[in-house]
Amino acid sequence: MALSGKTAVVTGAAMGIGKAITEILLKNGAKVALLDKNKAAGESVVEALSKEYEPDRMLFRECNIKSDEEFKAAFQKAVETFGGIDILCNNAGMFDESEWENMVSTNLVGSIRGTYLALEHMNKSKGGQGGVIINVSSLAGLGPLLTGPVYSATKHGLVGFTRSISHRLAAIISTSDYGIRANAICPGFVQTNLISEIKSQTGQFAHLVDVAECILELVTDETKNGEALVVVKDSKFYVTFPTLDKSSDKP
Ligand SMILES: NC(=O)C1=CN([C@@H]2O[C@H](COP(=O)(O)OP(=O)(O)OC[C@H]3O[C@@H](n4cnc5c(N)ncnc54)[C@H](O)[C@@H]3O)[C@@H](O)[C@H]2O)C=CC1
Ligand SMILES: CCCCCC(=O)CC\C=C/C=C/C=C/[C@@H](O)[C@@H](O)CCCC(=O)O
Repeated sequence: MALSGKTAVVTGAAMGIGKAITEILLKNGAKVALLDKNKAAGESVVEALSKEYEPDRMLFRECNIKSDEEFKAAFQKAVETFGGIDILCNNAGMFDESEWENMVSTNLVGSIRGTYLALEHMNKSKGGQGGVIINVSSLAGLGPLLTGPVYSATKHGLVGFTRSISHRLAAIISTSDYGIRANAICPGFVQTNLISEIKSQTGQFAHLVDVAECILELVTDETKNGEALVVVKDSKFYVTFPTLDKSSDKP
C-alpha cells in the first residue's frame, strides 16, 4: 500500500509510540486523524507537527476509546474530513495493574471496538476502500510478564483477536472481499511515558523509530496479514505460531 493520499486513524497519538506512528505516516504522505483522551497533549502535538507537515493532512479529535460514542464520532469526523479510512493503528493503551478492569476496557476492549469500527468503514463490500489494521500488542502478548499479569492478558488477547480476525478476512475473500488486512506488533520495552511511570523496570529498550518503522512495514507490505511482528532493541522478527494438526488437537 502506497501511503500518499491514504488516511490513517491513530489512537493514543498524543505521545509515545502513537506519536511516532503518526510522524512516520505523515512523513510517508498519509493523512492522519490523531485520537487521544488527552486533549491538551493531542492539540500540542498537532500544533508542533503542523510546522513540518501540511496542516490539512492532520486532525486531532479528543476520544476515549472506552467510549463507543466517542470512538464512532471520531471515525465519522475522520471520514468527513478526509473522505475515508485506509489505515487504523489501535495503539492507545495503559499499564496499571491496580486498575486492571480499566486496563482490560482500554487495551483489549478498546482495540476490539476500533477494529470493528474500521471493518465497517473499510469494507469493500459495503462501499469502503479496503485497508489495514495494526493492533499494538506487546512482547508481553506472547509470553508471561511477571509484573503485569492482567496487562499481559490484554496483550495476549489482542494477538489472538488480531490473528482470528485476519484469518477470517482471508477465508471469506472468495465470497465477499473486504479488502482488509490485520496484523499485530509486539514491541519490547520502549522509553515512553507509560514506562517512565512504572518504577521497577529493567531490560533493554527498543527505539521509538524502530517500532514506527516496523508498523510502516506492516501497513505497506500487502503480503502481511495475521502476523505478529516482534521488535526489540537491535532486532525484529515475525513470530511463528504452532499450527494445530487437523487430525488431532496436538500443535
Ligand atoms: N512503552 C513500551 O515499552 C511498550 C508499549 N506498548 C504498547 O504501546 C502502546 C502505546 O504505549 P506508549 O506509547 O508506551 O504509552 P504512552 O503512555 O506514552 O502513550 C499512550 C497514549 O495513549 C493514550 N490513551 C491511554 N488510554 C486511552 C484511552 N482510553 N483512550 C484514548 N487514548 C488513550 C494516552 O493519553 C497517551 O497519549 C500501548 O498499547 C502499550 O501497551 C507495547 C510494548 C512496549
Ligand atoms: C512492565 C510493564 C510493561 C508495559 C509495556 C510493555 O509492553 C513492555 C513489554 C516488554 C517486555 C515484555 C517481556 C515479556 C517477556 C517474556 O514473556 C517472554 O517470554 C516473551 C517471549 C516472546 C518471544 O520471544 O516470542
